[in-house]
Amino acid sequence: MERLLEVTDLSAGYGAVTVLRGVDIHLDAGESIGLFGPNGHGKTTLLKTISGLIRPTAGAIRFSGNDITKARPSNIVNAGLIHSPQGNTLFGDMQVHETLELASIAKRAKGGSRKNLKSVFELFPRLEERRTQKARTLSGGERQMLSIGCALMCVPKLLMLDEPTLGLSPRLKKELAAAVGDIAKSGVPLVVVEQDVEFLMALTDRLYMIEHGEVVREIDKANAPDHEEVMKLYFGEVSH
Ligand SMILES: Nc1ncnc2c1ncn2[C@@H]1O[C@H](COP(=O)(O)OP(=O)(O)OP(=O)(O)O)[C@@H](O)[C@H]1O
Repeated sequence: MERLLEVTDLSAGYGAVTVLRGVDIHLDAGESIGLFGPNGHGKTTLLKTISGLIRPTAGAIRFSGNDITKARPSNIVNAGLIHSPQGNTLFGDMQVHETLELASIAKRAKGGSRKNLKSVFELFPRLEERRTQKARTLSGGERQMLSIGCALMCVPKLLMLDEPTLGLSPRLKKELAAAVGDIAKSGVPLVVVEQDVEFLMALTDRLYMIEHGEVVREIDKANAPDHEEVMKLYFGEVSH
């Protein structure tokens, strides 16, 4: 099976602070993976390092057969590895359709913007209804949809989503999860960071638990933990 993403012995951090220590993860063609673990233990740092925003201090990253360890973020985007970051990274004064069109300036997206816009609006009808609304006036969930929409405008070969449902109400979380599920079903492999293991297990094929910047556990559907085990993973022994 072709290996789409291979991260080997990766270390990275911020200045003198090491966050990731010897991380090994991989994703085969046709599968999606999830990353979970406590807050502040390196999941976002891992996505940023894969997408070239942080230079690793050791290790290697291969995407679609090419070494991208030292590649520029723009070249990584053009290779089809697209990162939808955590939090609000949109331009507040830009309208929904302008924001999506701007995302099409990536070299690989040029030419297909009308078709891509149509599929983003099919996936997120709420965005089409608000096409001329400014990003800053959108709700948290709508902003999240717009952010994912921007990533889709770049026609990902692999899409990395950092906590797409962070801060959303249960109803919106369900709506967004269904849309992300549709993205996966359409054949786009995903790397999803989320705290919610059950949510991740429903959406992806395999999970890695990241703790203190290291992969401490790999989980697949066959050994998926139940709710109590998940609590133990996060908090140690659970007393009743
Ligand atoms: N720009 C930065 N400069 C210095 N330290 C940083 C920077 N960004 C993150 N860190 C630190 O790196 C560590 C890992 O953060 P990271 O955001 O990767 O964790 P995370 O697992 O994604 O957490 P969360 O689930 O809260 O998003 C934390 O201790 C954080 O404070």
